[in-house]
Amino acid sequence: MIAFEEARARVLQSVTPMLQSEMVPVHEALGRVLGQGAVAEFAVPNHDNSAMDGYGIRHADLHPQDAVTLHVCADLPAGDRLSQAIGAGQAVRIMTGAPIPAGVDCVVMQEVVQRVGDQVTIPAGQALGQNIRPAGEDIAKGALYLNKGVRLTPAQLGLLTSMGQTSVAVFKRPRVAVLSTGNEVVRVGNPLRPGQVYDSNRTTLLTALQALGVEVVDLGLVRDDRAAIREALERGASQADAVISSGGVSVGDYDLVKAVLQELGQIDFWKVNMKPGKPQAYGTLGQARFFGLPGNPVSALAVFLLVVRPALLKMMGVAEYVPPLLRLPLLEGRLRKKNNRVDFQRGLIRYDAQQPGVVSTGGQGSGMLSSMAAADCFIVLPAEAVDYAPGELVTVQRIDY
Ligand SMILES: Nc1nc2c(c(=O)[nH]1)N[C@H]1C(S)=C(S)[C@@H](COP(=O)(O)OP(=O)(O)OC[C@H]3O[C@@H](n4cnc5c(N)ncnc54)[C@H](O)[C@@H]3O)O[C@H]1N2
Ligand code: MOO
Repeated sequence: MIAFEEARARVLQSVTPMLQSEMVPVHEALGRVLGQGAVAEFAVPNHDNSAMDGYGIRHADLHPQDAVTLHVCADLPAGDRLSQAIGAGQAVRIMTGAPIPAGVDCVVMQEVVQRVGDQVTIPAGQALGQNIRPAGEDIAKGALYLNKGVRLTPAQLGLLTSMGQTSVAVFKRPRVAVLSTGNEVVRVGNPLRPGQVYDSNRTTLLTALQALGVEVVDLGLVRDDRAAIREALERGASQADAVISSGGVSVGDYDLVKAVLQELGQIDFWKVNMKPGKPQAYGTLGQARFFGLPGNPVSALAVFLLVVRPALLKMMGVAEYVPPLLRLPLLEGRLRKKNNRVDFQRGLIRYDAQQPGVVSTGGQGSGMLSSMAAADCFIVLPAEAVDYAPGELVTVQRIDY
């Protein structure tokens, strides 16, 4: 049995990022991973421009104590530019976003001036440079504005568009194959006889992979039969970069996944000091990585989120693949455990209390998918014995699909 941290470190150490990139249209790149840093070909904004609707003036025309009246010599909507400089005693009507004409070094918002005909009266007390957004204040020409290895968000795709990009270099996506095992497991849509369960693991795993943005291969539901499991693992290994199974990794008479993996590939470890997820088989099947998740529905999804997902993120080329931890106060109930396994309890972050914090979602059995469905985080209880009372800080990892 190895510690959770060691298991995850061993898995992460053994996977390598995708090497090849491909160009895809920016509007199809949501969730894809940037294959090379994006460098600005021009500055943003590309001109000094007005931050307000108002009047562009020369600061030297102002009087220290008294208002001054200037002549409005031009009208400048956003998108237009003024070819000539403004001279002494002149002002220009200017809209938000319009380029600052030569000579203007101060913009006065229209609410504080008085306009009569082509005269505008400006009160004292305007600062040099006020309401002018300088060229390059957002992004300088030549700056690296997005780092390689980010998983592209709508804001980042908007940023690429604002920089004139129509397509973007992203890493190729790993292919990941999924199968469920178990004679008692039934494909949904069929009647359920006593002792049977519907195949929820394939749904959670396939959709979690879909949310991650990898290419998914569905190997279906396989009986607890050596030949059938062997055939499915071989099929997966020949098509995919990673193969994920659920069930059959414990010590029961029909737990055959480990045995088949041993025949076809190599087992690195199969017991981890964590709860849920003590039995889990990790290894290689030819070129593919193999993750044998436990059958219990909470255990399967928890191990996926805690161990497999960071590994797949690394394979996808994501730079920050280890999730951050938070410290939040426990808001209600006691959380206590003996000295045994690291316990990833299912919790909910609450923002509505006077102080933000975390609560347990209730029943913590490895078969209780409802408390996982209600959760948005894991409350991480360390391997040693703990007894947390309300108000104490606990370690939290947000569940991020
Ligand atoms: N003697 C021991 N027994 C068990 C141990 C142990 O250390 N010694 N560990 C327990 C723990 S912890 C877990 S977790 C499970 C893992 O067992 P398996 O991976 O072999 O899973 P199965 O036995 O096949 O199934 C467990 C449970 O999950 C249900 N299941 C399986 N597949 C699905 C699916 N696709 N969708 C929904 N539910 C599924 C299955 O019906 C069982 O109820 O072993 C413990 N036992
Ligand atoms: O380790 Mo098992 O995953 O608790 O139910």
